Amino acid sequence: MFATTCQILDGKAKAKKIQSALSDRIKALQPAIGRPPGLAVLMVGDDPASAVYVRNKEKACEKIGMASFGRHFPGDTGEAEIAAEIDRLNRDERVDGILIQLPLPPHLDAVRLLHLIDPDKDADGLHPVNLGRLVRGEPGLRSCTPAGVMELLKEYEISVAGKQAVVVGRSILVGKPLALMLLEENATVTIAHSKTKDLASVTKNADILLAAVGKAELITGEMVKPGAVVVDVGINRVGERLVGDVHYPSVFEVASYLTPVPGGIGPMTVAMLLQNTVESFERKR
Ligand SMILES: NC(=O)C1=CN([C@@H]2O[C@H](COP(=O)(O)OP(=O)(O)OC[C@H]3O[C@@H](n4cnc5c(N)ncnc54)[C@H](OP(=O)(O)O)[C@@H]3O)[C@@H](O)[C@H]2O)C=CC1
Ligand SMILES: Nc1nc(=O)c2c([nH]1)NC[C@@H]1CN(c3ccc(C(=O)N[C@@H](CCC(=O)O)C(=O)O)cc3)C=[N+]21
Repeated sequence: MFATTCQILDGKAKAKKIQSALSDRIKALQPAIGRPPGLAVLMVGDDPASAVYVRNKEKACEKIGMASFGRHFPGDTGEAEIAAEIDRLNRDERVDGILIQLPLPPHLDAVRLLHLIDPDKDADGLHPVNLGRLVRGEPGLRSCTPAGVMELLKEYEISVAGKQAVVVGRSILVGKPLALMLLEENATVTIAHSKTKDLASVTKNADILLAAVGKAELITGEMVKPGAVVVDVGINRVGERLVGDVHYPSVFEVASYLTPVPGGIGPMTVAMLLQNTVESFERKR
C-alpha cells in the first residue's frame, strides 16, 4: 500500500524566495534604467477572486520595489474607454507590464481587449502572440498561474515526464496553457471540462491532478488515485473563507502532495507576474 503522509506544496514560501531574488535584480538594474519596473493592472467591476489578487499584487510590488499603477473602472464602463487606457499604458515608458483582470463584465469583449496589449508588456502571457509562442514551444511571456504551478512542482523535484496528468478546466487563463506546459515537460495530458462524462473516472487515472474549475471543493478524496500529486488552482469565496476546487481534508488522506488554499498557487501566481514584469524591464536595458 501507499505511504499515507501527504506533503504540502508550500507556494507561499517559494513565492517569498522568488520575490526576494527579484528585489535584488531590481536593485541592481534600477540605477542603469533610472526608474523601477512598473506594473499596470486594469480591473473592471468587482469579481471577488480578482479583488484578492489585486490586493496581493499591490502589496508584493511595494515590497520588492516595483511601481504599481492600478486602474479600477466601474462595472458598466464602455469598451472604448478601456481600449483607450490600454493604448495609453502601451505608450507609457514607466510601464513594463499590463494585466487585465479576468473575468470582465459580459458587455466587454475580453479577446478583443487582450489583442490591444503590446505583446512585450503582456505580463499575463494572454496575448495571442504569447499564447502562440507557448503552443510552438518558443520563448515568450508565459501565463502566470500555469507557470507558477510548474515552478512549484520543480521546487519539490516532482517530475511530470511520462506521468498521467489530468487538468480539470480548459480556460485560456489557466487550463489550456497549463496543459501545454505539462505537455512541454513530457506529461501525458488529459483535459477535462464541464462536458466530461464521469469526471471521477478520469481524475482517478491521474498521477498528477490539477484543478482549475472555480467550483468550491469539487474534487473529493474518492476522485483521487492514492499517492497522486494534487494541485489546487481554485480560489473560491465561501462566506468569509477562501477555499479551493479541492476538498482538502478528504484529498489530504489519499494524495502524496497537495497545494493548500490559501498559501499554494495564489502566491506563486503573484510571484510569476512580478517576474514577467521584471524580465520585460530587464529587456529594456
Ligand atoms: N490561484 C490563482 O492564482 C488563480 C486562481 N484562479 C481560480 O481558478 C479557478 C478557475 O479559473 P478560470 O480557469 O479562470 O475559470 P473559468 O470559469 O474560465 O473556467 C472554468 C473551467 O472549468 C470547467 N468546469 C466548470 N464546471 C465544471 C465541472 N463541474 N466539471 C468539470 N469542469 C468544469 C469549465 O468547463 P467549460 O469550458 O466546459 O465551461 C471551464 O473550462 C477559479 O476558482 C479562479 O478564481 C484563476 C486564476 C488564477
Ligand atoms: N488576467 C488575470 N490573471 C490572473 O491571474 C487572474 C485574473 N485575471 N483574475 C482573477 C484570478 C484570481 N487570481 C488570484 C491570484 C492570486 C491570489 C492570491 O494571492 N491568493 C492568496 C490569498 C491570500 C489571502 O489574501 O487570503 C493565496 O491563495 O494564498 C488569488 C487569486 C488571479 N487571477
